[in-house]
Order: sequence, then C-alpha cells, then structure tokens
Amino acid sequence: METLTLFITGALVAVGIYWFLCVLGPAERKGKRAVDLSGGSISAEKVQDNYKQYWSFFRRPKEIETAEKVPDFVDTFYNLVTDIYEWGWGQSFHFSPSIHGKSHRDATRLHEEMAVDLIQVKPGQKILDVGCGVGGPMRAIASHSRANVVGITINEYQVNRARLHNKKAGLDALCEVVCGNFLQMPFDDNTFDGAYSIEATCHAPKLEEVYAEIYRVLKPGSMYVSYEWVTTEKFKAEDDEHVEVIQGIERGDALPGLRAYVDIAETAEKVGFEIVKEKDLAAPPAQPWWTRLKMGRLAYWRNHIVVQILSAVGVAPKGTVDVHEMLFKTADFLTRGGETGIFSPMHMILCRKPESSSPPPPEESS
Ligand SMILES: C=C(CC[C@@H](C)[C@H]1CC[C@H]2C3=CC[C@H]4[C@H](C)[C@@H](O)CC[C@]4(C)[C@H]3CC[C@]12C)C(C)C
Ligand SMILES: C[S@@+](CC[C@H](N)C(=O)[O-])C[C@H]1O[C@@H](n2cnc3c(N)ncnc32)[C@H](O)[C@@H]1O
Repeated sequence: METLTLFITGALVAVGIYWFLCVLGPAERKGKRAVDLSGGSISAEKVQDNYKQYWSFFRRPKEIETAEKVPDFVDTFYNLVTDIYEWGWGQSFHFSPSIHGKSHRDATRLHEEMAVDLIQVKPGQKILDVGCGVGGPMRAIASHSRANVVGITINEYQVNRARLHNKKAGLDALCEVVCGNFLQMPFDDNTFDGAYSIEATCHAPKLEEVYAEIYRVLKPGSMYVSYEWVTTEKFKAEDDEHVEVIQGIERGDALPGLRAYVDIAETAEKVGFEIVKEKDLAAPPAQPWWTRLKMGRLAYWRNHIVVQILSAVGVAPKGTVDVHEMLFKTADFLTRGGETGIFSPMHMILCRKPESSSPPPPEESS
C-alpha cells in the first residue's frame, strides 16, 4: 500500500513538473535557455544598478527628450532585456497580426517578408535594416529576397548575438551587422537600394532625425518602409485610463514618447520622401496582434518563478527579477493598448526617395 502511495505521489510530482515546465508554455524552444540569462554587455554585479539607472531617466523626463541621452538610455534597456526577449519571444523583437491556422512563428515571418516585398528589392541589391535587434527579421528577409542586408543597432550585445545567429543560419554572407546610432549612421550618402525599420524608430527622440538619416543613405528612387509604434485616432489625451496605458507602454519599452499616427507621414514628407502608401496593419480585418501576448500570461508567471529561483541561487544576475517584473507589467499595458484600440505597433508607412532629390528646405528659425 505504502509503495503504491509513494508511486502515485512520485507520478503526480513528475506530471506537475512536466506541466510547469513544458505544457504551461515553453519559452522559445530552440533559443536562449533560462540558465543563460545575462545583463547583455553589463557585468552581472551591475545589472541591478543599471535597472535603477534606467528608471531614473523617467524621473527626469526632460533628459530623455534630448537626443544625446536617448541612445544611452535605449542601450541600457536592451542590455537588460535582450536575453529575456530571446528566451520568451524569439529572435524577432516585434509583433505581427495573428493569422488563423498559422503559428506565431509563421505569422512573424510573413509580416517581415511583407516589408521587403513592399520595397521591391532584387536579389544582390543592398538594403538597410534600421534598428535590427538580434536579426530575426534580417535573416527572414535575406532568405526571402536574396538581397544583402546591413543591420544597425545601438546595442553591442545585440550585434554579437545577431552575428552568431547569422553564422549559425548560414546567412553570414548575406547579412552584416554594424554597431551604431541610427541618428548618425556610418554610411555614405546614396548607399542603399532600399531600407526598412521594424518597431525600432519609435526609440528616436525626434522622428525627423532618423528619417532624414535614412533618406540621406538611400539611393534616389529607392524605397523605405517602416512599422511604427503610434497612438491611434481612438486615443484621447483627456482620458486618464488612456494616459496610464500609454505611459505604461513608454516606460516599459524605453520610448522617449509615443507619437500620434498623424505625425508619421507628415515627418516623412518633411525630410523629402514621397508617400507611396500608409496603413495601420493592426486595423480590422487584421486579427489581433496582442493575442500572443495575452495567451502567454501563464507562461510569464512560470518564467517569473524560474527567474526568481535562478537569481536566488546566483545563476541569473541580481536585478533580473526586477527587469522581468517590469516586462510582465508592460505586457499588460500593451495588451490594454491593443484591446482598447488606442495603440498600434504596426502603423505602416511606405515612402520613396525621389529620383531627382533636392535637399529639403532649411527649417525656419522661430
Ligand atoms: C518593439 C519593442 C518590443 C516589442 C516586443 C518584442 C516586447 C514588448 C514586451 C515584451 C515582453 C513582455 C513580457 C515578457 C514575459 C514577462 C517574459 O516571461 C518573456 C518575454 C516577454 C514575453 C517579453 C517579450 C518581448 C516583448 C513582447 C519595443 C521595446 C519598442
Ligand atoms: C524592438 S527592437 C526591434 C528589432 C528588430 N527590428 C526586430 O524586429 O527584431 C528595436 C531595435 O532598435 C534599436 N535602436 C534603438 N535606438 C537606436 C539607435 N539610436 N540607433 C541604432 N539602433 C537603435 C535597438 O537597439 C533594437 O535593436
């Protein structure tokens, strides 16, 4: 009888552990392992301090409005979150509309391929990925288009991760990664046959600066597509709940301030682009992009326990728990932003640099 009780208890414990670790939602299967979570380029003992420093930017909001401080603040953010993103989301750091009958992985890839299809590049041409992360989109786009992709990111840790993934995927001949600031890119004028940015230019303190830089490095006649993070026409600045959600998104995603959808085309035109197409890819009939985020809640709760244990035993740096908690809350704000329709992470703008481009007139000083 005792043996039977022991056997049943053992079996229940084993099923419980299996459910906790596997059924509840494995983090990305072949990606980062929980035991490898790090603070990016920040040494383990400084992760907690850097997390505090990240939050201190929001106590002095004026500082994140100045262009010089933002790249540092964004760099710190990506040191803190890159491993957790890879572990729990995969190598593409963006959203995509859900597609009935397709996996998240396929929906993500299709959203990426759409970007390169829109800019109509040919195999062998050279295109720019503005804010490339660890290169999930870059690899999908290079495989699909056979174009040569050059990615730029401010975060050195991401550069190393992206190069490693490119090599592992056998795509290092087509994909190159550069560490740099997209507000001052280390490329000559008229270098690229096309450019795209996926949920990255929202980190720029002034959209005009990054668009002007992209315009400069594009060849005349070539196209640029961007998936922008914006507040939609449903956002009302006088609604406290709307403001709470948008502030939550800004703080948990290192944004110097979300833009209104109407500002996007206006800014692109201001730097000299012609607008070819503009569309909110999150608007119906597109299926909700936030379902994946919402469905993962149980897994995030599991992840939080895993992170707490790893941090307590000294495998994960102290501070990882705080960062994870911040992301946990951010997921909620993003979901609310999606459900209320006040926020879109995929306001698409497709632009062309005119064939004969004269520089835009200088700003009038007021
Ligand atoms: C474009 C940007 C990033 C968008 C998304 C890729 C990320 C936004 C929020 C992130 C996450 C939130 C919850 C995390 C969860 C608690 C953890 O257990 C596993 C990782 C998360 C799911 C994480 C993954 C990436 C996001 C969805 C911004 C920064 C401009
Ligand atoms: C949310 S991630 C998106 C990454 C990638 N586009 C993807 O979808 O996987 C934003 C990216 O923009 C980059 N970024 C933000 N500000 C930058 C800057 N000033 N210069 C260069 N890269 C920047 C970040 O380092 C990060 O790689």
